[in-house]
Amino acid sequence: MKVALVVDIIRQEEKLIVKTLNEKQINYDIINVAQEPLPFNRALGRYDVAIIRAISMYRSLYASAVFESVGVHTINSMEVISTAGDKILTYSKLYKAGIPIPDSIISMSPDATLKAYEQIGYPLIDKPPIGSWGRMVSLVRDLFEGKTIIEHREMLGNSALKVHIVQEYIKDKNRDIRCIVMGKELLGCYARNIPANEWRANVALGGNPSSLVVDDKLKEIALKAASVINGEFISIDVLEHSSKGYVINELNDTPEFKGFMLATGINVPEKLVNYIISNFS
Ligand SMILES: Nc1ncnc2c1ncn2[C@@H]1O[C@H](COP(=O)(O)OP(=O)(O)OP(=O)(O)O)[C@@H](O)[C@H]1O
Ligand SMILES: [Mg+2]
Ligand SMILES: [Mg+2]
Repeated sequence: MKVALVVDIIRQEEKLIVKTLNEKQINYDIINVAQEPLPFNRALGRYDVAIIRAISMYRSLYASAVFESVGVHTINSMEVISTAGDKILTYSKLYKAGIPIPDSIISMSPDATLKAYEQIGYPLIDKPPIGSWGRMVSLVRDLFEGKTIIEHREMLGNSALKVHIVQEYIKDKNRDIRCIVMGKELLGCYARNIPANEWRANVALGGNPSSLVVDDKLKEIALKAASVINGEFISIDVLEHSSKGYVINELNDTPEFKGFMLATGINVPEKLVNYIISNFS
């Protein structure tokens, strides 16, 4: 079996995957798409599996497209990356499947966004459909703040960033929940506690990981959300709503798992490599 590890920037996660591939004596190449071009060429089909780990969503998406064209199994697939990489496309599939999401309105102009703010009511969350690490996820407390967000977004070059997901602010617990699914298995979940001077729980913003008892409802909603988008190795952000219970905030196709490993003690790269060995060798 031969594995391609597709990266752009090597984080601690990718270092751990490499370490595990070495320990398990798997034949692999690291392909840095920030440096190497990817040809549509049958020779690329020498790999059985490509683990797609680029930080940039478009690099991941296009790399999986090229690998899939020559029959390589990609984790995740281009279908999964294109859905999970865009929060509106994700919500579309979740909502259709009856999975609870935050009450959300999509608006595609400044005027439509002002109407969406009025309909949701303040305080509210406004975030673009693409992005990670909490960037541009905004807490809008009143009309003046909203107008500022709208103006700033209009100045950005990328059309997707001018689209707004306006949603209810779910703040009943001072935390959110992050779960990881691999194949059909829920690896686990942990809580990310919101640090002082923040309202977001991302580990990248100082969110503090702690362990969590996973009840049946959480397990069910996480597995269902992953399966609705056919996710093979994905992370799931869950918010706790006072009346609706668990609500899916988003899915991520290139899970970061430093915080998860710290809180759960579960060795994610080992699970990943074992999963690949048992399914693809
Ligand atoms: N509707 C909401 N209500 C309350 N908090 C929210 C809401 N949406 C986002 N947040 C907070 O902001 C954080 C970042 O938002 P979100 O997960 O949507 O963005 P992201 O940039 O894709 O994050 P990630 O780094 O997990 O990919 C969430 O983890 C949560 O703490
Ligand atoms: Mg995300
Ligand atoms: Mg998130």
